[in-house]
Amino acid sequence: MNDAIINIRDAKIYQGDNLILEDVNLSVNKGEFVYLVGKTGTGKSSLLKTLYGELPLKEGQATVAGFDLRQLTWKTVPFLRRTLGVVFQDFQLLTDRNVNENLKFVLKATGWKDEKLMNEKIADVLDKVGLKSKGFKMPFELSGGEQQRIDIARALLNSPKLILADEPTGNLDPETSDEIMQLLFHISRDYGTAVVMATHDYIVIRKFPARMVRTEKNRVLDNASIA
Ligand SMILES: Nc1ncnc2c1ncn2[C@@H]1O[C@H](COP(=O)(O)OP(=O)(O)OP(=O)(O)O)[C@@H](O)[C@H]1O
Repeated sequence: MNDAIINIRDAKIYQGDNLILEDVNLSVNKGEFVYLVGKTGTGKSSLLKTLYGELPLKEGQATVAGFDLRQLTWKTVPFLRRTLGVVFQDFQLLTDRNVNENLKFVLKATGWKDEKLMNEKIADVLDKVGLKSKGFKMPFELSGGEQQRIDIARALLNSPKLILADEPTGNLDPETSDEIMQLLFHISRDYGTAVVMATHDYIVIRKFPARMVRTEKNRVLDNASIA
């Protein structure tokens, strides 16, 4: 399984003592785009949280970007997070500083020190999300779609091999959703970044078809179709 960026075998996922998912077997290849669908409360976010080390994996085996989730400690979780990009529906920029400063804040928090390299990286990710000219804008000067692009730019800062996105189009109008989806597909296709995206939005899935994984009745069903 050399091409797998995620490999989960016989895992059980809990929230506290509550079993949320069992018999979880899932493999995602490098550069692959995968939708995670399923009714509300069936465990999509719990699965994503397990993948980025927020929920501990207590049973079964799983590797993410080469990290063994059973071996994670508070010391190694930050290293796992640095190899991932995480995108949320309701991500908030720091309101007291502009886009460049927001992105620099994240870089510094993840160990970057050289000003020139940081500025180059910020220009690079803003270019990738089509917002090259917006670095000096304050968050309140950005539309919802632009804020979501900045969130994707933030996720790209550490050149992730995998992006985990939890309903990234949830608050957006259809046209802006399409733009965000085009951007995520472009990142996946052109930079070889795998994307796992939880969504309820079947309109988006129909327009941008990809492999679908469904959470249902405490199980994860692979290659699901739109019911
Ligand atoms: N922090 C928590 N503590 C305890 N139980 C939780 C916690 N977060 C979620 N749960 C429970 O875990 C189950 C799965 O929730 P989860 O958020 O993973 O589902 P989801 O499929 O992502 O839902 P949605 O589509 O509404 O985001 C639910 O029964 C929920 O009540």
